[in-house]
Amino acid sequence: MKLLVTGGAGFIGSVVTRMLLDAGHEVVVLDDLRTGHREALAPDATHVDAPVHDAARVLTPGAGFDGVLHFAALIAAGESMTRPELYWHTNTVGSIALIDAVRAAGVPRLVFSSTAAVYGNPTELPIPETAVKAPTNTYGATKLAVDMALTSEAIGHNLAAVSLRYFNVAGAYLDGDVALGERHDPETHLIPIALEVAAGRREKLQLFGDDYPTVDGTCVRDYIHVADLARAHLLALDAATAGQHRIYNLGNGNGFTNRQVVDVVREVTGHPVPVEVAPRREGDPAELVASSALAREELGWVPRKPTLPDIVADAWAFYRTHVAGPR
Ligand SMILES: NC(=O)c1ccc[n+]([C@@H]2O[C@H](COP(=O)([O-])OP(=O)(O)OC[C@H]3O[C@@H](n4cnc5c(N)ncnc54)[C@H](O)[C@@H]3O)[C@@H](O)[C@H]2O)c1
Ligand SMILES: O=c1ccn([C@@H]2O[C@H](COP(=O)(O)OP(=O)(O)O[C@H]3O[C@H](CO)[C@H](O)[C@H](O)[C@H]3O)[C@@H](O)[C@H]2O)c(=O)[nH]1
Repeated sequence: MKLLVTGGAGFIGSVVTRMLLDAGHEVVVLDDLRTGHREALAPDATHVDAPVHDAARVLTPGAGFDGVLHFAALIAAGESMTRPELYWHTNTVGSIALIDAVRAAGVPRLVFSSTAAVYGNPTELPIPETAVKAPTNTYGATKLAVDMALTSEAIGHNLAAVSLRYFNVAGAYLDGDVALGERHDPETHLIPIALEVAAGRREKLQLFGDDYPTVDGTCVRDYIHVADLARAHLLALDAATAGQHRIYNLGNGNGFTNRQVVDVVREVTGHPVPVEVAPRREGDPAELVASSALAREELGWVPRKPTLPDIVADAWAFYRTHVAGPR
């Protein structure tokens, strides 16, 4: 297939691009590098340096695209509470412009990076796709709006749409000379920050809140390896069906508190990770754990690295070789 990948210079989009190319697809990456990295661009993909709002420049009716995988977005849930307009414009307005371009060009399928953040504080655990959607942060709201637009687009214009609702993505893709991992700047995610502390490059980890209604008072999240997540995209492309909007949660179904994650980082790295308790971060749901039964059943998705120590070990290997640099 000829595919457009938006956000292909980012953490997850770069891994999916690599797998699509290795599976024999032709890939064009649309990414303006606002948070991505030039080094993460696949040398055998074509890169267009433009914002997703300008997708129509690439998705012309004669260009012959078979599908779009849409990763480009701003992703920091905490920042989305203080700069909401940036998130609505980038994530929602940008996605609507992309969907307009997909329709105008007659592209048959679109796979979208949605998020566990659409659920807010869940009323059932593990969370199925049918659970109540009540985002507690603007980031989740901007993604839920796109999910709803995709449902309309599938019904109204026969698009084959798939939303993949990722839980917390971590780890790295390491295969021969290829190393693709997490390097957000500034980094906001728990595991890479804990690794920075373990490596002695940050003094301590701030734990945002220890008074949540969980076993040790810190938030619970469900971590998924980026390579397992990436494989689900290839399955989703095959499963996409005209006129349907399919939605799948992707996680391992195991919840870890933030303190438990830090313990795993200490074990895997063999280094101390000093922590200090800080105030809650605005918009954080207490507990997010996925039911991915539907993805397993309908997509045949089976994670290969479901355990947290394996996920952290790959993130650590990438951190040491590609992020830390000489001390
Ligand atoms: N990382 C997670 O744990 C997680 C969890 C759930 C959902 N997601 C979703 O997965 C997707 C990818 O996340 P990631 O962690 O790889 O993020 P990332 O920041 O590493 O990658 C995003 C990429 O999109 C590009 N980009 C952003 N806005 C753009 C725009 N308007 N036009 C063109 N390019 C743009 C950036 O330059 C970057 O290369 C996002 O949509 C995110 O919301 C991520
Ligand atoms: O320095 C830190 C960083 C994070 N946390 C805590 O660690 C947990 C996980 O936070 P992350 O920022 O790593 O991840 P989020 O759960 O906030 O969000 C991530 O997963 C979501 C889906 O669950 C979204 O899709 C989003 O893109 C992605 O950032 C939260 O309780 C957060 O408060 C800390 O205590 N200290």
